[in-house]
Amino acid sequence: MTLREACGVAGAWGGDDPAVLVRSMLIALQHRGQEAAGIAVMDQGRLIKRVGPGTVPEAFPDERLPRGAGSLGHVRYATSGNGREGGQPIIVGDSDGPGRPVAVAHNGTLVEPHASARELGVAVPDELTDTEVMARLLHAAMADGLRSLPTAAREALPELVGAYSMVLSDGERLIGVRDPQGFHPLCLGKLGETWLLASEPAAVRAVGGAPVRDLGPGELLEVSAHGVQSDRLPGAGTRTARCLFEYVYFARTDSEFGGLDVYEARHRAGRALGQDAPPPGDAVVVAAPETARVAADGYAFETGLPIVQGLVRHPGAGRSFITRGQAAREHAIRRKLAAVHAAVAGRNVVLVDDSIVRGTTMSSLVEMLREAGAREVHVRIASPPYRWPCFYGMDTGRRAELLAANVSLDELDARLGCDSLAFLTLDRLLNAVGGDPAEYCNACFTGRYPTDVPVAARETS
Ligand SMILES: O=P(O)(O)OC[C@H]1O[C@H](OP(=O)(O)OP(=O)(O)O)[C@H](O)[C@@H]1O
Ligand SMILES: NC(=O)CC[C@H](N)C(=O)O
Ligand code: SF4
Ligand SMILES: [Mg+2]
Repeated sequence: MTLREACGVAGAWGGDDPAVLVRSMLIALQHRGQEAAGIAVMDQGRLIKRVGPGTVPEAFPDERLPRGAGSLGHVRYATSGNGREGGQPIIVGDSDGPGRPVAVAHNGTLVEPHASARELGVAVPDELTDTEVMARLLHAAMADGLRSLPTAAREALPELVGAYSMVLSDGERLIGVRDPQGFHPLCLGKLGETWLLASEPAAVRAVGGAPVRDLGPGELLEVSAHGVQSDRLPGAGTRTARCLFEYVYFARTDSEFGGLDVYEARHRAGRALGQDAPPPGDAVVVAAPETARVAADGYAFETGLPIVQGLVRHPGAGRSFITRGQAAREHAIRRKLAAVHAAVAGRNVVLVDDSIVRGTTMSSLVEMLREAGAREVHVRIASPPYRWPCFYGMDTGRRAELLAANVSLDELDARLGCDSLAFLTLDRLLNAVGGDPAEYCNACFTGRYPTDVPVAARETS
């Protein structure tokens, strides 16, 4: 299977050709969404948009993008509406009409945004996505140009519940903003005279820029011809809930958030797994490509076992979790991964993955390793069982889809067809990541949601 990730956003202001930098940063963020890609360019108060289905090269094959003072963009993994057709940025308002337009590129998911909008008296049809609702709210709060976009954002955003790391524009400025709980990351960077915003610092480095700092929870940062200005939304940081799953799966291994390296977190998690759940005898370690490679290295380091390339990944294949539809995810795994007979035949294998969500990946991999002649297959997972839907940016909205929510731990190994199975505990994972454990969202592992969530979340189907 493939998990759907959390979307990637990027923005650039200043310099020769900010849209080209945004395009390159989006390619560096492609692991966060593969369903659609889009860019908006700010040109003398106007917003010009290009959006298309698929990956960045599919959406912008010819690289010819309009020039302007600034640009923002998005790679989408939909948590709402239609993935390929609902590309962002979303633009509301007309560049040539009265007032100002607003462009929104959003990472995260809002919890019941239609209800919030209706309470504010803004009409929003049911079929709008969460991002479209937010764009309409922002546009309404700008009151036909009577209020600036930063003022409108300070007024409208605190009325919404959920996760948003976003880049916004009204054609004359670039804004980066994170929800007050700081679920998903957003980073500020600089390249010469150009200010950069990106979901991950690895994307800033990918264009030759230098990360400056993370935006804080609830920070609203404005970049314009008048320079850079930082402000805070009401309620900023009163209860921080950074997504723990960013460290497990979403983020690139070469990113860091809040000074904590994703690589170190994954390596430490693998080492802890090696201490808590060593193999039952002689074995070789095999990583489930791609994200689990570092955790598998940590496991092998701790146990002293050799790590072998027992599974290889087709170079062009993307992430399978973020593929839409169960049958498509299963095919994606068979197309993407293959077992290496020469590395595993006749051996006991410890197969390390970062997570089990729907269980699609693990069932296929155990089967492939057995087909390739592995004697025993012992599965080790570098995070706790994923049992609760995420309402903040991951497309796991129903408990019925989540393997560990529906099958007891005792039955799971039989279901996956492996000889033994062990997960990392939450305490060990938090310790591996570092920082204050109280400042993370861990709802998908514990069911303890940091916001109100729909009652259906508590149900098993
Ligand atoms: O239990 P599941 O529902 O299958 O989800 C978990 C799997 O999905 C992800 O891999 P993915 O193929 O998306 O990306 P990767 O290549 O970065 O590991 C994750 O790394 C796990 O391997
Ligand atoms: N994965 C995300 O961050 C999704 C953003 C937004 N909720 C959408 O559906 O497009
Ligand atoms: S529920 Fe899980 S995936 Fe969703 S924001 Fe919280 S930690 Fe991240
Ligand atoms: Mg994987």
